[in-house]
Amino acid sequence: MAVHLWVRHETRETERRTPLIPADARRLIELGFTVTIERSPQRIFAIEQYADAGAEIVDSGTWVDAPTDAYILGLKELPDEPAELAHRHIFFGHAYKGQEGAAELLERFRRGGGQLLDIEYLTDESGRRVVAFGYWAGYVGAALGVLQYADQLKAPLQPTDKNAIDTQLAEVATPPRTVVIGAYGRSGRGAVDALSVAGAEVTTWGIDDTRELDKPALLGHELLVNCVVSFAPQPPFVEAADLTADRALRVIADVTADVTSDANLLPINTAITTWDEPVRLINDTPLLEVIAIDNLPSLLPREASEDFSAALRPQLEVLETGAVTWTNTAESFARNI
Ligand SMILES: NC(=O)c1ccc[n+]([C@@H]2O[C@H](COP(=O)([O-])OP(=O)(O)OC[C@H]3O[C@@H](n4cnc5c(N)ncnc54)[C@H](O)[C@@H]3O)[C@@H](O)[C@H]2O)c1
Repeated sequence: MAVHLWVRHETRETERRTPLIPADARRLIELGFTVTIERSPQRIFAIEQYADAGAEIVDSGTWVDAPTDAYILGLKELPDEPAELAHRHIFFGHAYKGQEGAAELLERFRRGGGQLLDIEYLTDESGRRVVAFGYWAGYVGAALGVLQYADQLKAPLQPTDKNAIDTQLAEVATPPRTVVIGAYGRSGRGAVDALSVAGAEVTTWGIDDTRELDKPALLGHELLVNCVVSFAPQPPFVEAADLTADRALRVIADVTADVTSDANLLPINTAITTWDEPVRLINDTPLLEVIAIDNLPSLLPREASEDFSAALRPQLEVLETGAVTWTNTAESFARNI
């Protein structure tokens, strides 16, 4: 029987991204999938594009009555109702590390007999995540850092596109001397690309470059873009003693934004910043400001959706073939439920 994918409307009003773009919906339909798309007023792609691709179009939130064999596909949190989740859901559940609301979500799956196929746990044989939003997070995070350094960042932030960002970056007369830490990962590569559009001089540090941290070199840069994935506590990149030190560093763009974790490598900041107030003053003289927005890719909804869908679609093609990525995420659910 055809695999049935049901793409739900995202309940967060600021969430314009989608996990499946119309071109990838078309491709799956050509392969024999049944694709249902819920209407969603804020989604960056028009519903007509999905209809043209051959998808069935339904109203927002109707997934609750979808056939039980349908896979419900989304990005962010489910609405609070129904209390029992009977379907297989593919999305970011944030449910396995004791996060806020995690126990309640798992309980809903337990009661309904459904399954969470969490995209974060869709990993290959080596444990590496195969679908993530990193590149555009790094791109937009570094861009915000450059604009703040140049005193050209306007709040509140609004979803935009790459062309608009690139135009702003190209107008910065004196871009900051920048260090990108975690430069060879997904978000690090995005950051380096944005910085090259700005014409900034960039130092790229990977994991081998920070083992013995060269603090004077770090503080000699005007902008720091943090793109590392960190699981265990290690010596911080910037700490309290550095605030009053003689330094060039003025702006930190913390793409990692793991601000409440024990492994936060920027403990001078312990709270995220927002689209309304993207910048926090950490120290007055000498100046140090931080940007730590945790939903950066939502600021570039089209590019982020295209990139994400390009990585997810091949996985969806093997959804029912016993592929290791799906068995890995199913096992994560089984361990945590
Ligand atoms: N703010 C946001 O909106 C947003 C969006 C997406 C991802 N993220 C976060 O950004 C982080 C990076 O994500 P990614 O997809 O780029 O991950 P990734 O795994 O692709 O890259 C991380 C890189 O960091 C490097 N690294 C680890 N420890 C290091 C150290 N001590 N020094 C230097 N380099 C080190 C790794 O070698 C790797 O190359 C993650 O924590 C992720 O959750 C944030």
